[in-house]
Amino acid sequence: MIIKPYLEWNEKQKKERDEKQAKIDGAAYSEEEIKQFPFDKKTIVFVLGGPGSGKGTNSEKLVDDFGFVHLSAGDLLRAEQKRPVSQYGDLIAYYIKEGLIVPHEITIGLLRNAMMDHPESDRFLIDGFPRNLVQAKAFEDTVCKAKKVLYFECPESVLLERLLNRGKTSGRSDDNIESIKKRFKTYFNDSMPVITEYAKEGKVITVSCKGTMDSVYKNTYDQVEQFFKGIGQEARPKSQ
Ligand SMILES: Nc1ncnc2c1ncn2[C@@H]1O[C@H](COP(=O)(O)OP(=O)(O)O)[C@@H](O)[C@H]1O
Ligand SMILES: O=c1ccn([C@@H]2O[C@H](COP(=O)(O)OP(=O)(O)O)[C@@H](O)[C@H]2O)c(=O)[nH]1
Repeated sequence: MIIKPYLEWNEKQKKERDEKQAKIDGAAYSEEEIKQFPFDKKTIVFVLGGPGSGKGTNSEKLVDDFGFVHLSAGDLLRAEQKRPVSQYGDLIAYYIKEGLIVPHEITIGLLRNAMMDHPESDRFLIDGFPRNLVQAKAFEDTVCKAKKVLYFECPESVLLERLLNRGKTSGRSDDNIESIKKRFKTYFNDSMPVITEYAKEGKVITVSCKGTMDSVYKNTYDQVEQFFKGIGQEARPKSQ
C-alpha cells in the first residue's frame, strides 16, 4: 500500500515542524517531560539585590565552592534576544533598555528549560529573579518554591557607581544613566516587595555589598555554608 509510507512521512514532517515551533516558542521540552522533571527535589536559591549589587560576581564564586548551576535570568533573556529565530527578540530588547520587567511567561519558560538542561544537578542559583511579586507567585505555582533567598543589600549611590563603571566595558544596552534611573525605579517599586515578602517567611539571607570583593564573598560563603549545614549538607568545592 502506498498510503502507509505517505502517512509516516507526513507524521515525520509534522513532528519536525512541531519541534521547530517549540524551539521558536522557547519551549524546548514537551509537556510530559516538564511534568516528569523533579523540580521540587532541587535546592533552589534566588539571588536578589539592586542592579550592580554583586549578584553575578558572587554567584560565579558559589558555583565553584558549592556545585551550584548558576542561571542568570538577565543572561538568559539577553541570549534569547540574540537568537535569530526568537519571536521575543525585539520585545526583550525594549524591556531591558527601558528597565522594565519582561512578561514572566517568557522568563519562567527560559529558566525552566535551563534547569532541565542540567538534570544531573541538584543545586541551582537563580540570579536576578523574581523581580516582582507576580513573577514570584507564578514561579512557585508552575515550577517550585525556592529554599532560600540570598539578598545583596546595597545603597543606591554604590549601585550607581558600579553600574557606570561596568558600563565602560559591559557593552550592555542598559548600563547607561538613562536606563539605570529606570531600573532603580523598577527595583524599588517592584522588586523590593519580593524581598520583604520572603523575609516574612524567614527565607532571606542578607549580605552587605559593602567591602572588598573578597570580604563580601567571605560573608556570602559563610552564610551559604551555614544554610547547607542546617539541611545536613556540605560545601562541594570543584577542586575536590
Ligand atoms: N565588592 C565589590 N566591590 C567593588 N566592585 C564590585 C564588588 N562586587 C562586584 N563589583 C563590581 O560591580 C559591578 C556589578 O557587579 P555584578 O556582579 O555584575 O552585579 P549584578 O549581577 O548584581 O548586576 C561589576 O563591575 C563588578 O565587578
Ligand atoms: O527576571 C528578570 C530578570 C531580568 N529582566 C530584565 O533584564 C534586565 C537586566 O537584568 P540583570 O539581572 O541581568 O541585571 P541587573 O539589572 O540586576 O544588573 C532587567 O533590568 C530587566 O529588564 C527581566 O525582565 N526579568
